[in-house]
Amino acid sequence: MGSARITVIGTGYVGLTTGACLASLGHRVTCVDVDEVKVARLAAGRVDILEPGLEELVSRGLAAGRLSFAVGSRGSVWNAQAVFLCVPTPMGARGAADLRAVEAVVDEIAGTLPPGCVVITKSTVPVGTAQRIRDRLGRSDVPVVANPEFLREGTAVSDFLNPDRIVVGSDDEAAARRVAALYADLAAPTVVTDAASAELVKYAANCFLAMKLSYVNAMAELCERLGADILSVTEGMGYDHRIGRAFLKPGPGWGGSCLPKDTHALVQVAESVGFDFSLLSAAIGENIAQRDRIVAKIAGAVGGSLAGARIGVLGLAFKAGTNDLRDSPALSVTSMLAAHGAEVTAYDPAIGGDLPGMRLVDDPYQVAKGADAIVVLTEWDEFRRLDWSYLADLMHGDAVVDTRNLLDPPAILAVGLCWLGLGRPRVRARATA
Ligand SMILES: NC(=O)c1ccc[n+]([C@@H]2O[C@H](COP(=O)([O-])OP(=O)(O)OC[C@H]3O[C@@H](n4cnc5c(N)ncnc54)[C@H](O)[C@@H]3O)[C@@H](O)[C@H]2O)c1
Ligand SMILES: O=c1ccn([C@@H]2O[C@H](COP(=O)(O)OP(=O)(O)O[C@H]3O[C@H](CO)[C@@H](O)[C@H](O)[C@H]3O)[C@@H](O)[C@H]2O)c(=O)[nH]1
Repeated sequence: MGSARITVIGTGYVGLTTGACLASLGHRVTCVDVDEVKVARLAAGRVDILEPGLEELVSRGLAAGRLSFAVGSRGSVWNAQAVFLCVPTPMGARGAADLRAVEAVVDEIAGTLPPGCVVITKSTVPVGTAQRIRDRLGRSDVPVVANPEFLREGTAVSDFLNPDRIVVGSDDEAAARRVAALYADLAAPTVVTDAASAELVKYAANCFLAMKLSYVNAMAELCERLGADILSVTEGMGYDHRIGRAFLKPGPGWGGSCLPKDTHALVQVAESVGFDFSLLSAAIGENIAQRDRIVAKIAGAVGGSLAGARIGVLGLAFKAGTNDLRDSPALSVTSMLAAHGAEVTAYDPAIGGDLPGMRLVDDPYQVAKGADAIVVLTEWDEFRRLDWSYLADLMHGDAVVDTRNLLDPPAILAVGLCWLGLGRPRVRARATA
């Protein structure tokens, strides 16, 4: 399409990244949201999510006149050549994707879209949604293309600009190729297919990643019971190019705004066509069990009972590099700790304010004061560089439960603390001194 006139609807992680990046590729982009405060802040170049490079890209787009922000979809699509839908598709009833935001936007823009404009689903939507949008639009002159997004939070801009692949699917192949052309400068491998297959690629990829993580978390548990070391096991697995090294780190469970909802949604989609996707259901069950095992491990570290125990938590975000708390395993763990009667004090470098069931502090050393155990729940690099000797002095107990295998066990041992990782041999100062 060369330089195209594009409207992006929804300015969250996906919409804002899409808008700012497409503007950086030379397109003229209007980003639309229902949230007036957000739109006003964005129009002033202020980005509230933690995404490296995004604020700079927004500022550059605004300064170049290639990026603008608006409230309300209808007035922003009348001269668009392409409209990207980037609104939320959260988990709805019984785990299925809730498409109400997508439908609301479609209803709003149906009468205003110019002939030939392409409507593109970038939100994660179940198979059949492109067809349903076509029916709902009731416009034979407006093709619909599924173009799922694969960016990760915390690396959104670089993932968007350096994609592993671009997937476009439509029953109108020419329209799919027009959408692919918007990304021509990225020179990425491109899969051009039908709409249903494109929609399913997104779920297939996220659910595969979730199953890989459930498998590695279960393997870590097995390592503990068998006396093996998950670091060596995953190193040995990862050299096999058919397996790969990525996504092999055990943790407190996989979370975030996508993997949990997308796994549930695919189970529901499978059920709707009479297929019991028990493999995927088991991965979801394993992810719940992992959080329970982490809580049991913390209880064990403080003598068996969490009632009245003081637990210092390092990290609340669902992974390092983001301030997103949606479906964070850390929050599940802290709320279970509180429910068992523990007093939780938590610190996360990207999160402030008040959260239920804990005292949130703005200094990592405060979590250690009088703590029976310190628990690392998010893999922020800065936790490695804390003065662990000082933390040990502040603590009442001696347990460090490292659910990300982030810390250097000998360094923890050296300051007289006991280190418990996941799937790794326990390191206890007093026993080895
Ligand atoms: N977050 C990710 O890493 C990621 C990656 C790939 C795909 N996705 C998918 O992309 C979609 C969006 O996810 P997100 O994380 O960007 O969501 P988000 O919650 O960060 O942002 C969604 C935005 O849409 C706006 N919005 C809601 N209803 C609207 C309407 N009717 N009109 C205009 N704006 C509206 C909201 O105000 C919000 O700003 C979801 O389907 C998600 O599964 C997310
Ligand atoms: O080795 C690993 C890798 C990840 N995780 C956890 O897995 C979860 C998901 O991580 P990640 O996939 O990096 O987060 P998202 O930003 O949610 O990205 C996923 O979800 C997005 C939304 O659909 C997709 O676009 C991305 O491709 C997909 O990776 C987090 O809780 C991580 O802590 C681990 O425990 N161990």
